[in-house]
Amino acid sequence: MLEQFQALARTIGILDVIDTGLVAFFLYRIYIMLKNTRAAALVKGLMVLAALVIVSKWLNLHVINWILEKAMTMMMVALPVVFQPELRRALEQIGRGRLFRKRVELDEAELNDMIEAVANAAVIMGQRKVGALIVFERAVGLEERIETGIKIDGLVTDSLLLNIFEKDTPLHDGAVIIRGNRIIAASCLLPLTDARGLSQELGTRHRAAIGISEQSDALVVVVSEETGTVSVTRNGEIYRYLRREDVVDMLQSAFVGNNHFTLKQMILEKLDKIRNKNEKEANDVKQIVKPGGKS
Ligand SMILES: Nc1ncnc2c1ncn2[C@@H]1O[C@H](COP(=O)(O)OP(=O)(O)OP(=O)(O)O)[C@@H](O)[C@H]1O
Repeated sequence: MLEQFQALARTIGILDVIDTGLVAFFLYRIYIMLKNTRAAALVKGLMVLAALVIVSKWLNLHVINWILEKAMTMMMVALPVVFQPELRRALEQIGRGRLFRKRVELDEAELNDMIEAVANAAVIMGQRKVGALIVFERAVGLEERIETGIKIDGLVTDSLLLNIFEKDTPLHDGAVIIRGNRIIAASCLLPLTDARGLSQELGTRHRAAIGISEQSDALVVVVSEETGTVSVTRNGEIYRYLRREDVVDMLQSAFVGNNHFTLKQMILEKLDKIRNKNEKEANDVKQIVKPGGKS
């Protein structure tokens, strides 16, 4: 047995190790990209179908095997059409993501200043009913979106954000894009989501926030001009009726790297705590509203 292992080990060259390592890395990246997306359910479905094909072949169930094989082929053809947004996002991540882009690293103080500034500005704009769309670029580069706006490159401060989104000023329409702790551009145009079943209250500003969070890993803070409510979108989901501390928590959990802890879990836990303390307060912060209108 040991000899067999030794013989096997002798046949493994450095190129085999690199080859296997690269495949493992790409499979891992694909897993990370698909996690928490609609495509994850489909991949599971495909795996079940593949298992059924193998079992039916093994049992010599020719008709069932023929039908399942045809179904697999059909699904393979339908995949790129149905999952165009996810595939686009995956390709963007590969092409413009971590692999090739130097990330802006902020120290803790810079990060906290930036988060505080955005949360302050969002709350003030909410109170004044000033609409705002603030996009945080993360691993996926948003160069294409930045090009649709006006370049700024200024340190993120609450006053600068308030100034940009002030009604009837030249830059207030569209989105601000933040990279690191700098506002890179304002007046940027974002893709609108085509998700159905969104609340009637959510117009194009909120659709744009959901859209960019579907097509990239960006996190977006939105302030409604109509109601003054502050929301955050991430991974195609919208979290509404947020208070200042919720925005701070969400941004910290996204940027400080508590990635094992999803936003949804964080909000649910927060809601539970509040509910235990004060039932009435919990009703005021019913925070999670998914695009399907489920809460
Ligand atoms: N594709 C887009 N990209 C960036 N900003 C957009 C986009 N579409 C709309 N907006 C912004 O949203 C504003 C219009 O918001 P609208 O009232 O339609 O949406 P809403 O979701 O109902 O927001 P609010 O609650 O603030 O009224 C535009 O003036 C513009 O600033």
